[in-house]
Amino acid sequence: MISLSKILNGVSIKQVIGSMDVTVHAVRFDSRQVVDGDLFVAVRGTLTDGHVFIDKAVALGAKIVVCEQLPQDLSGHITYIQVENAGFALGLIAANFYDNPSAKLKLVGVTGTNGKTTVATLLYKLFIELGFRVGLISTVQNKVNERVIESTHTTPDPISLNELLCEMVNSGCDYCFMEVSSHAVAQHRITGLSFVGGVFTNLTHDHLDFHKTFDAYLKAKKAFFDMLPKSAFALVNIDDKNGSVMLQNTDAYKKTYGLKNIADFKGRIVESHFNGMLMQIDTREVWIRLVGAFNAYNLLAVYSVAILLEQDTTRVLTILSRLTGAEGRFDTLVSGNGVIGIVDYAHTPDAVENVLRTIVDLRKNKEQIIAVLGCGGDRDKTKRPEMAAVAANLSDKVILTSDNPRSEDPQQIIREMEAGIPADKKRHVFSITDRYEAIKAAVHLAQPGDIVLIAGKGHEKYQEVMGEKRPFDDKAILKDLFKEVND
Ligand SMILES: CC(=O)N[C@H]1[C@@H](OP(=O)(O)OP(=O)(O)OC[C@H]2O[C@@H](n3ccc(=O)[nH]c3=O)[C@H](O)[C@@H]2O)O[C@H](CO)[C@@H](O)[C@@H]1O[C@H](C)C(=O)N[C@@H](C)C(=O)N[C@H](CCC(=O)O)C(=O)O
Ligand SMILES: Nc1ncnc2c1ncn2[C@@H]1O[C@H](COP(=O)(O)OP(=O)(O)OP(=O)(O)O)[C@@H](O)[C@H]1O
Ligand SMILES: N[C@H](CCC[C@H](N)C(=O)O)C(=O)O
Ligand SMILES: [Mg+2]
Repeated sequence: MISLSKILNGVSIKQVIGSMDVTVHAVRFDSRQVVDGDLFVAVRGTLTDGHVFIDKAVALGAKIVVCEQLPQDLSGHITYIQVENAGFALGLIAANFYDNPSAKLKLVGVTGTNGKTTVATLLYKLFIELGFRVGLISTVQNKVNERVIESTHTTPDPISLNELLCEMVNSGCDYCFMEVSSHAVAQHRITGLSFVGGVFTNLTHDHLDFHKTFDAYLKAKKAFFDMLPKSAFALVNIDDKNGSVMLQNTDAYKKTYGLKNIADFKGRIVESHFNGMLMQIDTREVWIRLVGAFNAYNLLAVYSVAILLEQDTTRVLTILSRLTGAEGRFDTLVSGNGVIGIVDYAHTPDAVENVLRTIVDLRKNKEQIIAVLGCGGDRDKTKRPEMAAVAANLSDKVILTSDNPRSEDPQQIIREMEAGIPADKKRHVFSITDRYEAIKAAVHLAQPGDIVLIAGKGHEKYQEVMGEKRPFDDKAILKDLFKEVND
């Protein structure tokens, strides 16, 4: 239990109606979870407006209501706090409720269209190996040191987020590495957190269903750097054309990394192979177990953060050379007859292009590249034709299929992908709605030495159809099909 005045610390209040002399049992932003004695924050969302549920929250026992607009009928025994922006207030309230856990460890946030999970996960693994107790908040999983906590979002809502950080503090974590999605910045999920550093990986096409324009998407990412304090570092990929934009208005101290441009942390790929690459980082050479130029960027970002957090260069490089990436990212499997299967989470045009270019560059002769991919339902529709076009241009055969159709008609999603296929590539592109059948067809089409890329779902263990998550695991399916083909 915590006093109302303590929980409102930092919140800009327009008006208070009722007593301030009350204590708070729990903070809720979903009326369905309210129980007696709770504080309910009414947030305007994308589907509905929390203000509609104020009466319901009060009926369920909420004693304090934080809102932007006061309800017409006020209950005498309730305290109403009117604020300018309830989402913003919720961020601060959640942090205060858990006694600002982010300030009690070193929190580093990673943002960008692609590479967040990879960078945050590698940082987590590196700092564990360096001997620290570490937390991780990511798309694949959250971790409180060794304990795994299931992840539902890339960046959780402010209450779950501060609760997680609080658990990390209680279990003695020194560091936490977290992904900061653009949704999280725009919806104030990270408001009220104290970061010691922020990392920007890159910015390409994604999430326009939510942000509407690329400029709004860029501004959401930039707002993360704008909130960093002077004591934090702002580390950006300077080879990305928006890297320097992220630094324009930040108070944090500015650091850059890159493979092409002059940077504070400079890397170079010396050799590339299917099982790893030799990189030069600053003046040192290091073999790493990740594949592809995009992963050279990720690794350089990880190295740079470690040095900015004052870790020893030699120890960092020694550990980095042993680390493997995040689950379902360029995950390679070879069949008994020599077909190379790659499961990857590429779900943007840029990611599909990066992964396929890596494969094109690494194949020895003219082995076929067969790509299987779909696009998520109820998400950015404009990336559908682009992803299909990139896949058709860089693969020998493409099988378009389903990837979490959610509430949409899977065949309609595939039709929207088909619209992006250039006329001269159409005869190499097939559409098979059932993802299992699509993967099976790719495996049957492949000859020894060929490469089958299964993109878009990576670590996901489900296919989401009409609100139902049905078990589905690309890697397990590929493994079984590889066995079948060889038997
Ligand atoms: C589009 C989006 O980001 N939605 C998130 C948002 O919900 P919302 O704005 O749609 O909320 P809403 O349904 O309109 O409701 C408005 C308010 O009314 C409340 N409410 C609603 C109904 C009711 O009966 N009572 C009630 O009080 C809701 O709790 C909410 O506070 O806020 C919720 C709480 O934080 C999130 O769970 C929810 O994530 C949805 C499920 C989602 O799918 N989000 C994805 C797109 C997402 O967040 N992705 C990013 C990036 C992914 C990546 O690139 O890696 C992520 O960080 O995961
Ligand atoms: N630095 C990078 N630049 C471009 N593409 C990348 C980069 N790193 C990874 N990718 C591609 O993007 C995919 C997703 O990578 P990762 O999960 O690390 O990104 P993310 O930013 O966490 O994605 P999400 O927004 O879905 O959480 C990978 O499977 C790979 O295809
Ligand atoms: N986390 C990302 C990627 C999901 C990838 C794909 N499997 C899909 O369901 O669209 C998102 O919410 O956009
Ligand atoms: Mg992620």
